[in-house]
Amino acid sequence: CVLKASQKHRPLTRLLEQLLRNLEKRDPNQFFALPVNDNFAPGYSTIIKRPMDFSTMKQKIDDNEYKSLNCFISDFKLMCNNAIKYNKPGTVYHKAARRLLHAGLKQLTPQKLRPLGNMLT
Ligand SMILES: COc1ccc(C(=O)NC2CCC2)cc1-c1cc(C(C)=O)n2cccnc12
Repeated sequence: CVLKASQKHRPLTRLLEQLLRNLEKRDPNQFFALPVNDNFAPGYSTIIKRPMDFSTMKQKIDDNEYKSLNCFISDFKLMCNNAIKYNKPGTVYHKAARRLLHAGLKQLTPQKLRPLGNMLT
């Protein structure tokens, strides 16, 4: 079938979808899969001004909201830092966020990204 212009697989879209899948693998408990719910995290929406989660990032990819790789990486860092800020050190969420941030940024270094093609330049 003929792809409409809106469905054309843009290189950046393909790259971000691939990176997102790799980042999600680092969240086996799916603590970051969906928006944090105030019912499970008392006061969350008053403490965290800009919530972020993997499902929101996926939607932003599909809506072509990311104009660059750096915007995508900023949302990933925001998501992890929200959890580091809200959850006390020593909690399962604080530890999971530190681990995810560290592992995720290692996947997003130029050395790791260069093989994915010069679409980043
Ligand atoms: C989408 O968010 C979630 C989804 C599921 C779970 C979950 O399964 N928690 C079980 C582990 C002990 C209960 C936790 C969370 C969760 C993430 C977070 C984050 C990311 O801060 N959080 C903070 C306080 C309480 N719950 C959570």
